[in-house]
Amino acid sequence: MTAEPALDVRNVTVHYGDVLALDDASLRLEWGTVCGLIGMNGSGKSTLFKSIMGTVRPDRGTALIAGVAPRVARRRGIVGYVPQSEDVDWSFPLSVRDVVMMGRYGFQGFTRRASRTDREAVDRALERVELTDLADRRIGALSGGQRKRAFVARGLAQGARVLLLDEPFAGVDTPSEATITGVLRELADDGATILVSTHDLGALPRLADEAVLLMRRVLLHDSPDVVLRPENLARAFGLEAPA
Ligand SMILES: Nc1ncnc2c1ncn2[C@@H]1O[C@H](COP(=O)(O)OP(=O)(O)OP(=O)(O)O)[C@@H](O)[C@H]1O
Repeated sequence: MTAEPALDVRNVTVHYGDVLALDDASLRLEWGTVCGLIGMNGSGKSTLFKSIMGTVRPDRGTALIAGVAPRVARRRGIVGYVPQSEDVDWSFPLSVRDVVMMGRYGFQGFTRRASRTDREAVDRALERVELTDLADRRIGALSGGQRKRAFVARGLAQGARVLLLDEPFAGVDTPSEATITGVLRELADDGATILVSTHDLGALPRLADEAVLLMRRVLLHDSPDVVLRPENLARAFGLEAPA
């Protein structure tokens, strides 16, 4: 852990051609917190994640993870990312264990030979997300919730101190959601910082310590209770607040 904040996004603006996806978005997260990211479709949530990961380059602004640039944070394994399901090629012939082992690549040098420590870290991560029994199955042959858990396990095996999850609960059943929520809470209690986008507003108080309303920029960053007030949700979802 460093004295720097876990995440420091400053004035990030991103265009895709003519589309303004993020407009001067700023967000600072301290260590040891779960932050829920809320916003309507197209509000820029995935773009914010990609800017933090450095896979989308902002027109303006910067994102720092533990005080370092995204590329450096990725190389050092500080940051882990669970992408939206649509962004993953599920036909890729990898087992669940292979996917989780990818979290250890940064420890393996060029040979990619897994050490005993690597294998133990993978086993522990699989156990924590309750996928031990499915470890040798192809990733594409898992259910949506199991796939999400496999990607969470990859972040665990990596030992990422900042974890970004893009809609990990979409199409996920209640037991899988509870498993993922439990793991994220444990990680945060252990000092890691989690930014997680979700459309499941009802689950927010259980999941998150703080929440952010995004509409191309950060409209509000406060406790889940405050963010979930109807007048605040109305701003983020472009609706009139009930009288
Ligand atoms: N590769 C791209 N090329 C062009 N426009 C894009 C691209 N990716 C995203 N956009 C546009 O940028 C805006 C923000 O998209 P983004 O995917 O970040 O939103 P989101 O909040 O994650 O949405 P959702 O809740 O639907 O996943 C949208 O208007 C979207 O259509």
